[in-house]
Amino acid sequence: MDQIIIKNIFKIFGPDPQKAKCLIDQGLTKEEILEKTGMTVGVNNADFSIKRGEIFVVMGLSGSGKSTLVRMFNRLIEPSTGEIHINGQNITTMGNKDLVKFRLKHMSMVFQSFALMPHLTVLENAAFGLELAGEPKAERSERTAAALSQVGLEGWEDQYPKQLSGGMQQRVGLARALAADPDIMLMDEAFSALDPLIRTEMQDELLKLQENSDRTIFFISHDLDEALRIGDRIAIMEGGRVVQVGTPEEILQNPADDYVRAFFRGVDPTNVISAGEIVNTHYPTIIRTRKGDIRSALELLNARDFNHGYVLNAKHQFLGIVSIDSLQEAMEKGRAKDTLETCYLPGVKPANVSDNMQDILPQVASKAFPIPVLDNDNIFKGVVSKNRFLKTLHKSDINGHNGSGNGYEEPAQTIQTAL
Ligand SMILES: Nc1ncnc2c1ncn2[C@@H]1O[C@H](COP(=O)(O)OP(=O)(O)OP(=O)(O)O)[C@@H](O)[C@H]1O
Repeated sequence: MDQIIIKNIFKIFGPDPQKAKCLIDQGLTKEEILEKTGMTVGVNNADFSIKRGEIFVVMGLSGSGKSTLVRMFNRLIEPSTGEIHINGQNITTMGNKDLVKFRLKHMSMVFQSFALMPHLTVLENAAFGLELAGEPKAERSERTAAALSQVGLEGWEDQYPKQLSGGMQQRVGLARALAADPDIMLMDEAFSALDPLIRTEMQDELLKLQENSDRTIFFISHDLDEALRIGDRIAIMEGGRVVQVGTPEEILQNPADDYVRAFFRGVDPTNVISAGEIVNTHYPTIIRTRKGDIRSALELLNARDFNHGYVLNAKHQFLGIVSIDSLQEAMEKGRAKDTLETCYLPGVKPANVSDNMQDILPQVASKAFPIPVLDNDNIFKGVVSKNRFLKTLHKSDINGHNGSGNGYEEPAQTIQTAL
């Protein structure tokens, strides 16, 4: 469900936004408008939505409008025109009193600079937002202590900022935002000042916090690795415009223009494409175990002319892979009526839908059959093969876009046969 809806938002810095808007409509660039009028186009017609619970990353070169955009969400910067709806409320028309209340209840912001007060302890710094919100002392201490523990700072409550490393200070900033338990967190280059190792650690922390939460995070970053690592979706900004919004995979496989392409140049796609993204749901011979015996499985595979079958239980959970050879060997030993488990091929490690291809490629490349792909409940979602992966790299031809006659070497047919 969309939590933040941004409708035709413009921000022009200067005395006559309407005039600048007319020039935009006439096709003038940001630079031309600046030269002609002295006004700066901060954000140019941003129009997109953010779903509840997602980490939405905004990237773009310096000056492309990221900070201006995020500051319009809580109206630290007033939009020139357009609307922003958050939780179904139009915040662009909200009166000041309501806006302050809305911010305190729903939004927290984390900046690059830690903005900690040197004379306050870690606990007092982290509790600062709650104090502003007028929370009673006992409650704010409790909530702040819980937030500090969430970011790994338990035991540091009584220290002062100068006694903490940069990474720890940023954690205090994060705890301050978390303590307010906002449904939206706005993070402007929040990790940029941290050294690479700590930065990765903080990204992990954020992903972990997000696992059990439907908080929405709007995250501005300069760093592509960071965006790919944490972003459910990414928006790319250029000269005030949002030029593309999509999942990392979508953008990588189908960049909107050369600017976006240049951003992603040098990214290893195996790092970004997940097994779930390219899983082939149409290929495998699925063998149900309900009445499955070795003879009938062999007959099925022979009839379909497949060498391998994927054995599932009634809940569609994956149990093992059998091959014509493994079944035939069992038949020769006179076990035709036995159940299939003795025929499962050894050493098969199913992929999870979220595994990235880089990690599972060695296995995918080394097996004679496509690798099963499962969700977190072991439900069988389909298979990935090396061919499938290579085709995806060469052309954006993934599930949902493939249609029929897609040219996969694997036969595109579904056989769901209960034995
Ligand atoms: N208060 C202001 N007055 C005039 N122009 C401004 C103001 N704030 C921002 N701008 C201009 O708006 C444009 C967008 O700036 P913004 O800070 O949003 O970019 P950014 O993408 O966040 O950049 P960075 O990555 O360097 O923080 C820039 O051209 C900037 O010069």
